[in-house]
Amino acid sequence: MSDRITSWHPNPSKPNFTPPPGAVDAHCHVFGPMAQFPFSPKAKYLPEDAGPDKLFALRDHLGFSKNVIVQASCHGTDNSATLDAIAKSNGKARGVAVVDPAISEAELAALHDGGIRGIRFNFLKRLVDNAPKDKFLEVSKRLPAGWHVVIYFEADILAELRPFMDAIPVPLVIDHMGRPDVTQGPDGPDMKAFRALLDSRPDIHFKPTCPDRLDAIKEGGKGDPWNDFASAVAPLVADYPDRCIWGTDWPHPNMQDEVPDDGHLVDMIPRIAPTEELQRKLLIDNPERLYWAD
Ligand SMILES: O=C(O)/C=C(\CC(=O)C(=O)O)C(=O)O
Repeated sequence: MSDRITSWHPNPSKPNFTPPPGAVDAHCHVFGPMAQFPFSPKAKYLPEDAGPDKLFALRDHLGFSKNVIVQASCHGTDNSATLDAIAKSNGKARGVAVVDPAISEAELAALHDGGIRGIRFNFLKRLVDNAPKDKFLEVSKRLPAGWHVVIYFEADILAELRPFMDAIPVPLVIDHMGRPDVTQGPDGPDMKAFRALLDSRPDIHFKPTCPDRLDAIKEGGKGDPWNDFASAVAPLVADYPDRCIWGTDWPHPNMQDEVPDDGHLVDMIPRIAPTEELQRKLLIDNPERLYWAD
């Protein structure tokens, strides 16, 4: 019996919503294949293989044109699997790496050549052992031109992280809005604190993503069709239309107990971005500006 987890739907439905031509799935991962790209010895989860062939087949099934592949914590700071998937995408993928803060200029340049356009700081204690803010800040000051920093944290440490985020000299992209409690609604304390962060700098972007995580039954939410998520998030997209990018989060790390249907995730898009203009900004303009500026 394999102790490796499968956290993605075997047969996702076809969404009712058709993404516009050029739409970007701007938050997804690849896992392995492990035989070629072993997982980190520090990995907090051991997934089954979910390689570029499956990712690109899902992209086509859902009607997207491009992917931004975000290094998953199970691969640590070895970005080989992410780089391999980008290389196999025929120019249809870019990426976000996780690096050792001591990384050299030459190694950063090589990542840029491999399609990387940002680095990720993960502050979830269930995913990483440590997150040295001082070392993260140092490397954020010497990134290749045009890069940004992706940050993943939970709402209860947003205030603590503010001075750190304020000091980062490049644009920020906040994964899953910093995981607000969507049952609080659009005007709850978590969303208010997140809006204050967005209002503090014009170069902070966010991903209105992961209803399956933020409105999960096991997290106290109501589950698919994630109505609390839609109610809490739509006003945020409406108020910050030039600052948001969207993603499936496939293969949905750690969601093996409540696996989302990717077709249903895509059908959340018109509920949080109800006009063609908002959908174009969310799915094309904003991710193109961050990941395909060159
Ligand atoms: O996939 C996500 O965005 C969320 C994750 C996994 C993750 O970030 C990682 O493994 O790097 C999570 O909450 O477990």
